[in-house]
Amino acid sequence: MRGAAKSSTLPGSAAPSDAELLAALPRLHRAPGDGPEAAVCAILDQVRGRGAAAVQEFSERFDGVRPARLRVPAAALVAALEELDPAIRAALEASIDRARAFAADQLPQDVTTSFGADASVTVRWVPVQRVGLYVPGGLAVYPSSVIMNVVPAQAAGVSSVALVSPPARDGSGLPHPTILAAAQLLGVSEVYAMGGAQAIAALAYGLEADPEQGLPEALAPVSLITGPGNKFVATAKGLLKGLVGIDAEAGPTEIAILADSTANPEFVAADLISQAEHDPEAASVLITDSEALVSALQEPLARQVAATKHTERVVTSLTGEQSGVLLVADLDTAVRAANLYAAEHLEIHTADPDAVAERIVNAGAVFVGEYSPVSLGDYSAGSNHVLPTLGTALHASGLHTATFLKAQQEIRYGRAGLAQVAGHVRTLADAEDLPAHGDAVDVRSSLA
Ligand SMILES: NC(=O)c1ccc[n+]([C@@H]2O[C@H](COP(=O)([O-])OP(=O)(O)OC[C@H]3O[C@@H](n4cnc5c(N)ncnc54)[C@H](O)[C@@H]3O)[C@@H](O)[C@H]2O)c1
Ligand SMILES: N[C@H](CO)Cc1c[nH]c[nH+]1
Ligand SMILES: [Zn+2]
Repeated sequence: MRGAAKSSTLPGSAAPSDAELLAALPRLHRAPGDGPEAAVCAILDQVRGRGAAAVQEFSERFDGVRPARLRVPAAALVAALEELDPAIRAALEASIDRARAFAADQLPQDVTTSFGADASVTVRWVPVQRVGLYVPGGLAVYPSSVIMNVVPAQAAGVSSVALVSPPARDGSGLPHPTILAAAQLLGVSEVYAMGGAQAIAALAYGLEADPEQGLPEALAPVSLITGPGNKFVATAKGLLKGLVGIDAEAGPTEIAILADSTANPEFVAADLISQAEHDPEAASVLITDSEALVSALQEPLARQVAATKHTERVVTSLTGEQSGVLLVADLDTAVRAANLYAAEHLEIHTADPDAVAERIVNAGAVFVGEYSPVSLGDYSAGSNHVLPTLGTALHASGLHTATFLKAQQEIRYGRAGLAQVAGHVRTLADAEDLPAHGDAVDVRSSLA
């Protein structure tokens, strides 16, 4: 990639080891303490101690706005939808329809396993009761993230939703009107004008009512926080994990493209740039076995970068240490590298993309074939765009309906069913030197 800080070549007949591939892949590696942890910890402490007043101070400092009302009034939500451009409304509704269909199809079924007439166990999927949804709003406006958060939560049956988004710099003290309109379209009425780590803290700790700070009613703490955001948001979620549940680390956007000599360089360039425009820390990575593609990419990439609106952000992202090209000897090595990188988004532009997709086991979402660009998934494919970043796709999933569900187990035994296993319980309880456990079963047979 022209100007990219890191362009690695690992051709040759000897297969590189996993460690060599990982070292050659571009990624922003921060040592503990190099990131924003200290700054974010201070924000979390202030919000826990001083509530809404601290939130307002951080909004003023980082967003340049001190909202008159932290809780967005119902009238502002109604007005935003009434004034929404009809074309944007139609596009949002089309995205909502597809996202709803996909989210509904994912609902897991309760399952009961019987061990005879008088003994069974059940897994019952129960929605988290109250969730906090983060919708970013710093460098860009993300009404699409309202849909991606709210739709699976509603499909799961979540009954209480608090949505937060930074106040826009338009003097209104409110999040961007398209975000408010999307919330109203989806029937979400509890919306707050706050962003960054301070908003994540407010959701996790809750806020006491403070009319002087524009909060006439308390914000009740949530049990789960989902949604994407920049490094401050992702770090706050990581630090509060445990006190609340979080979906995954959904930080600055990443795209990896796995391509061979059949790839169209114009498409590859456009897709790398599309995700680089999110954030100077966004990552765009090409993994290929084709030197010809790397050469052919240079001209369209330079041309498209020069022509795009957010050139400065895109150049910073493409030339950062998190972006670059990895040239390898063959497609097998490219697949191995993609699985080691575990991208948030992985596009496959090869002669047989389905065959390659079958071999991908680590990615937030896989975009199969050159007519499935990431920006389709960002808005209108039906899939979810809140996806794990920074290699967390090795173990984490993107937002989906089950993110908002708990697998609650039920144990239903009667006297006869218990009698069948009572001896085993006694034996195992004694083996663990926990005899009262065994006694709790024996008391039932002795009193029967
Ligand atoms: N992984 C995903 O699923 C996914 C999806 C969509 C967007 N994204 C990412 O979300 C991010 C959106 O970022 P954004 O900045 O536009 O919006 P954002 O809402 O995430 O961040 C804006 C907030 O950051 C805080 N902030 C800014 N500078 C700060 C500082 N110096 N110290 C402390 N806090 C500070 C402010 O409070 C501000 O409200 C991008 O990185 C984008 O790539 C990720
Ligand atoms: N690509 C982002 C996910 O990382 C999502 C998004 C929203 N709007 C545009 N793109
Ligand atoms: Zn995007």
